[in-house]
Amino acid sequence: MKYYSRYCVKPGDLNPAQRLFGGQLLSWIDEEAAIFAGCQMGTPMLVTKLMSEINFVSSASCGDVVEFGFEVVGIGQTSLTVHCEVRNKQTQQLIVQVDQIVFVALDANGKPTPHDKAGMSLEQARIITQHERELREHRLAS
Ligand SMILES: CCCCCCCCCCCCCCCC(=O)SCCNC(=O)CCNC(=O)[C@H](O)C(C)(C)COP(=O)(O)OP(=O)(O)OC[C@H]1O[C@@H](n2cnc3c(N)ncnc32)[C@H](O)[C@@H]1OP(=O)(O)O
Repeated sequence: MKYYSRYCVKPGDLNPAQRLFGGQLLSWIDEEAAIFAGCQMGTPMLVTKLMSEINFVSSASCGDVVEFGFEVVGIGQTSLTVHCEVRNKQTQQLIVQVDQIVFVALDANGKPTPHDKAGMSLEQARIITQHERELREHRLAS
């Protein structure tokens, strides 16, 4: 699992029990996971189709830094499935786990459409993503 963005929990993110509000965390997850999936699928035109079981394992408090881990666990023709874990950056303690988040790529008419990784195995997609990353880094460095 690779960890991407980080957020610092602030007073406005808390629930009445002074813990990170679950709805706020889910909103961050949806946006971060959509960006991750959009990069994999090669399009910003995507929607969240499904979020599977969400397990709030532990809580976060004001001042904690939380970080978001994502991994592609399923590739379809128009959909891509992502597993997500959010942990406390300082303690590495797991905060929430979302088993599967399914994103669907849409065409200009809002209909499901094949994405860049359609039909690939997880291993093929991993190799291509790594290659794309290296090309991008090479471009930025030159
Ligand atoms: C260039 C790079 C830049 C990247 C930079 C990215 C930036 C990106 C920033 C975005 C940041 C904000 C992102 C916010 C994301 C929202 O907030 S989205 C808003 C909430 N979601 C919605 O409004 C979606 C509403 N639902 C729908 O519109 C329709 O259900 C959908 C999604 C179009 C699907 O329609 P449908 O009739 O079910 O379509 P169907 O052809 O049957 O299925 C399509 C695919 O979904 C799968 N599917 C359908 N139902 C299910 C199910 N229950 N379970 C699992 N899979 C299912 C199917 O298997 C199929 O997959 P494939 O087999 O083709 O792979």
